[in-house]
Amino acid sequence: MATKLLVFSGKRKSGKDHVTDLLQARLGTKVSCIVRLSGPLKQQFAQNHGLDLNLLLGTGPYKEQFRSQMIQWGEAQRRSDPGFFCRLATRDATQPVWLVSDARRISDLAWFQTQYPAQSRFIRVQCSDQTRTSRGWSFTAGVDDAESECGLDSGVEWDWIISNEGDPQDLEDQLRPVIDLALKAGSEPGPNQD
Ligand SMILES: Nc1ncnc2c1ncn2[C@@H]1O[C@H](COP(=O)(O)OP(=O)(O)OP(=O)(O)O)[C@@H](O)[C@H]1O
Ligand SMILES: C[C@@](O)(CCOP(=O)(O)O)CC(=O)O
Repeated sequence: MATKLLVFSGKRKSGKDHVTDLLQARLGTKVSCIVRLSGPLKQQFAQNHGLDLNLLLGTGPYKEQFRSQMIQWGEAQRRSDPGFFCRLATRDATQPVWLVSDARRISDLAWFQTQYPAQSRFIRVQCSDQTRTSRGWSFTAGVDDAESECGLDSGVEWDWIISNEGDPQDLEDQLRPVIDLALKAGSEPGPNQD
């Protein structure tokens, strides 16, 4: 049972993986684990289509060829069960702090809010389109204007909004309160109601 859930969201190439990797490096793997909602989705999709799961999970261009198909397949699953991937992705998480790297939809946030109301905090990672472009992003119709990328653009009260333009010290400073909260949660004996 988690004592704290840090649920991250952000557009493609905003740096969600970078930020959650950095947090895990600070917190350590005993205290924290990274939960990717897209993990079980990619695993099943790779199996169904004979694809390279490691490349689908990585940060390179491979996964982009299949993104649109994966979105459609995932949305079909979510239509019959909105919590499907949240449940699967968190199934084996045993550390006290969960770093959920990729919430994309209101239904994702609602699931964590319902299951772990006291423990969940919601964090938006953002940067300019120019910075995203420098990291390999280019606009793709049907992806960048669809729910997968825009579902959390408005109507969410974020606990923190992190601006990730690439300055390491600036990022570190912004993450300080998040790290402090997670370290405090990680040193607590059990679930709390903070
Ligand atoms: N603050 C940063 N400093 C240096 N490199 C960064 C920073 N943030 C992100 N990057 C790099 O930019 C690229 C995209 O970042 P990342 O994979 O974390 O984004 P993402 O939001 O998870 O994207 P996607 O949704 O496409 O998986 C990666 O190569 C990552 O290492
Ligand atoms: C198919 C999908 O899970 C891909 C996510 O890939 P990534 O987090 O950008 O590496 C996006 C979605 O579920 O809408």
